[in-house]
Amino acid sequence: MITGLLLAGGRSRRMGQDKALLPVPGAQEETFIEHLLRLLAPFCQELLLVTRDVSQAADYAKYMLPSVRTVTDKLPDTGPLMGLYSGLSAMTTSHAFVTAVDTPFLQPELLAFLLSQPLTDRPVIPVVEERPQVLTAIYPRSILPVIEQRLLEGRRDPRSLLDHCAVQFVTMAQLRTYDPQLRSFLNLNTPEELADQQEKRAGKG
Ligand SMILES: Nc1nc2c(ncn2[C@@H]2O[C@H](COP(=O)(O)OP(=O)(O)OP(=O)(O)O)[C@@H](O)[C@H]2O)c(=O)[nH]1
Repeated sequence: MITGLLLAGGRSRRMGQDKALLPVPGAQEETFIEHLLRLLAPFCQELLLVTRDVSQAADYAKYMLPSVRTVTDKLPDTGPLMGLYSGLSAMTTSHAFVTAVDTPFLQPELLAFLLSQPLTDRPVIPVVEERPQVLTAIYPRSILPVIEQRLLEGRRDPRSLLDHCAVQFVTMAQLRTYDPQLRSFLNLNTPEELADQQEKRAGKG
């Protein structure tokens, strides 16, 4: 049993407009948030959207699927680590697949592969170019006390967990089998990155 956690509580400062509501390059009718929720739904027994506060949750209400529950951060504006904490605290399953609202190219084949890994007390973290992809990963609920400690230290990034728990890493070679271009890990933070992807998608007709 797995919960899908979609973290959407950021401020999109670099993008200059809400990343969740951008149209997916190559699928202009669908926003990032709609696309990711639709993609996650068949894989997850429970689906939670983690927003920073009730006002943001209300902004997203019309993009929700009936099966999605919206939760809010225990403390807003404290980063993705708080989003992870709030989502894991609210879910009813033992493990969650976590993804970010600014990674619209998550590939279902890669997601299925990650979800086929044994679920233990160790997070399952893909590694791309030696960088752990902590926002496209699986976390056990049992990691909550470790997160709590990091939050108390003022940490905001889930990477801060990695020195404090055993991890099951997934190698780039394994990932490439299911997503040859590793597009699942491409996050769009700036208007330039978005325009670049729009151009590439348009080029594909
Ligand atoms: N729930 C929750 N999610 C967050 C928070 N901060 C960032 N996120 C999400 O984490 C992912 C990565 O966020 P970032 O790109 O680091 O930050 P951002 O605030 O979205 O963008 P910038 O303002 O440009 O840094 C996105 O899906 C964000 O929506 C937070 O405080 N709470």
